[in-house]
Amino acid sequence: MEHRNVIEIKGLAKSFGKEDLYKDFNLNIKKGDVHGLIGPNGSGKTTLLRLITSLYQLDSGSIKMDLKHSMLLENDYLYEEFSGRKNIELFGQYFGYEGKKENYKRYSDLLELTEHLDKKVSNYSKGMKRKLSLLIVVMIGADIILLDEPTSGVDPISRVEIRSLVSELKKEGKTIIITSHDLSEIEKIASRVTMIKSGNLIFDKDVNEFNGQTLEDLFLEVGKNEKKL
Ligand SMILES: Nc1ncnc2c1ncn2[C@@H]1O[C@H](COP(=O)(O)OP(=O)(O)OP(=O)(O)O)[C@@H](O)[C@H]1O
Repeated sequence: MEHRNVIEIKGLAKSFGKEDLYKDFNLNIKKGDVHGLIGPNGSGKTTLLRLITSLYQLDSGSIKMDLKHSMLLENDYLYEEFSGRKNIELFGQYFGYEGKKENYKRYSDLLELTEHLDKKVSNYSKGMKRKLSLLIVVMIGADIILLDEPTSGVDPISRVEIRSLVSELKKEGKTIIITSHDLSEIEKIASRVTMIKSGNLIFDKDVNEFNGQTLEDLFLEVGKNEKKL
């Protein structure tokens, strides 16, 4: 399988006021990977996704991305007064995809959302809103899909559905970058995992390099090593 880099981050620096978050940060994302991004609160995961997608400007360094991308933001931005189906159509006009039933049914079935598409979004649960946002992001049809906390506030059944959608996208050859605080979730879904802390790269490993260690072991090891310094 082709395994070239589809994103190359070199010498990235980004500060907010006096806070230097990223200093000379380097990372590659390979085609076809489900690449998990983990790290404690405030470590820079969302900022990194925003830098990759140009929502934030870099101070210095470079980010090269050679394919079209779409991104699920941390919060849902939906038209609450309209149905799910109408949302799909409206975003379809905005993003230039066809909001036709046959195009989204396969994905909405995987998310168990199809039967709810005629309900008003204001009546949706948090998990259903998350899944509708995800469906819209997937419909854009980009080769690189960035998912910022797709399962936050989502119940276990919907988490399984979201995971099956991600597996399906991987099978279709998409590259997925996913952030989550749920380490077991990342373990189930990711082919590669990067941990960052205060803008520093702690590790960047393929899941088969874990040598039997869980992500929780690796995460806690980082904390212990820091205490020794
Ligand atoms: N627009 C901004 N203005 C000022 N500071 C910011 C801005 N965006 C991010 N930061 C700072 O950058 C740091 C990293 O934040 P970021 O949201 O990227 O972390 P995160 O790893 O996604 O955290 P969480 O797990 O809590 O979502 C934080 O200290 C945050 O305050």
